[in-house]
Amino acid sequence: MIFGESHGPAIGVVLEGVPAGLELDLEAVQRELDRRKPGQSPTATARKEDDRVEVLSGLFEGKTTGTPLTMLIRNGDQHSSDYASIRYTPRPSHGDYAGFIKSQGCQDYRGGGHFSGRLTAPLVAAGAVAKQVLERRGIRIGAHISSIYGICDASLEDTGVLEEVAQKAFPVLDDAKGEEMQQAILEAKEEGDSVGGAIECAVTGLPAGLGAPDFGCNVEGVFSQYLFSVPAVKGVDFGAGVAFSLMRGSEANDPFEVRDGQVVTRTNHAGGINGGITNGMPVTFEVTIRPTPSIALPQESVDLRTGEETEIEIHGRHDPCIVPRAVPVIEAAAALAACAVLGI
Ligand SMILES: Cc1cc2nc3c(=O)[nH]c(=O)nc-3n(C[C@H](O)[C@H](O)[C@H](O)COP(=O)(O)O)c2cc1C
Ligand SMILES: C=C(O[C@@H]1CC(C(=O)O)=C[C@@H](OP(=O)(O)O)[C@H]1O)C(=O)O
Repeated sequence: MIFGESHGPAIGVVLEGVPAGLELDLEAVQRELDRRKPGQSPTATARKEDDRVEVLSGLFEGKTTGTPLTMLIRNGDQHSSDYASIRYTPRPSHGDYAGFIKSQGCQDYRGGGHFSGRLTAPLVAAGAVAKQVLERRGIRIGAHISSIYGICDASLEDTGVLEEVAQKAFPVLDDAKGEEMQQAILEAKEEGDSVGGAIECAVTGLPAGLGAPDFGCNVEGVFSQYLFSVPAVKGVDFGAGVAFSLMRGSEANDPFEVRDGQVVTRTNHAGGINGGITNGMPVTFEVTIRPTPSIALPQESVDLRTGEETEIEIHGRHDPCIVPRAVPVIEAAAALAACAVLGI
């Protein structure tokens, strides 16, 4: 359960079901938060936050107790006056209007409130704990920016490189492509606009046989539920995903073979899932991330007090592209989904 608002005193998460006796590496949790934190690059929001994690419950003498683990992150750099002029004139495509209706006008509108991408900091903290649980079972998760505004990274041939990619300030496989992507972000920013893109992620080490074909246990369904909880994620596809529509069966099928005494598939177009059940190959998927809704260009809205159409100008310090900062967030959502699939 994630709590808090972008401009409130703090945000955080209460994580249930963490196994007792885990020697929690809080520095590793902090490293994950540092990968996501704002204010670190001209291609990101200028809001500066420390994003230091504080554990309030569920940890005793360095080990998890098995009771709810509460992690808190304080907010420190809110510019709430930036939002006063759009309190009743919702930003197109942010959560403002939907949140206004759901909360009957009582939502904290400052900085997007609970709908802000800032709430992905506690998600990353929770995912970092999940990653530690998974690592003990030999399960690893890595991701990279696969495209930004049509500029594509090299294709992922070997998931082993993703650990190294996680150390990069701009997490791509091909740094030259990364330069082009950053240029595209800065050009959009210069024009008061934003761009979107995609992130490819791989989960290795999940055993075959987890999940079920239907409803709540379908592995694609479980992963999707977590991934769509990340704001700005607008598409999730597994394995070859949308490219399946351009293939013949003979190209799309993954032939079986035996390697080191194990049944494996030569290709992994299915993304490690057949019939809603893991097949022992890496679970691979790509998420599509929309362009940031808050852009500096004037936009059309409606004054919810009068019902009149009006033009708005958005202030605030926004990410001109969400994709680079969302990479650790997608890994975190995948880690929580993997735990759910394993019944942890
Ligand atoms: C890491 C991260 C950072 C984000 N930064 C911004 C931002 O600076 N400005 C903005 O308008 N939206 C930003 N978003 C996206 C909005 O929070 C999101 O579009 C909004 O809540 C509506 O949700 P939806 O796009 O899923 O419909 C960010 C999302 C993430 C994951
Ligand atoms: C603070 C973060 O991102 C924020 C996400 C966000 C949004 O609308 O989603 C809007 C901006 O908020 P503000 O106008 O307060 O600067 C971003 O800075 C963060 O990711 O930690």
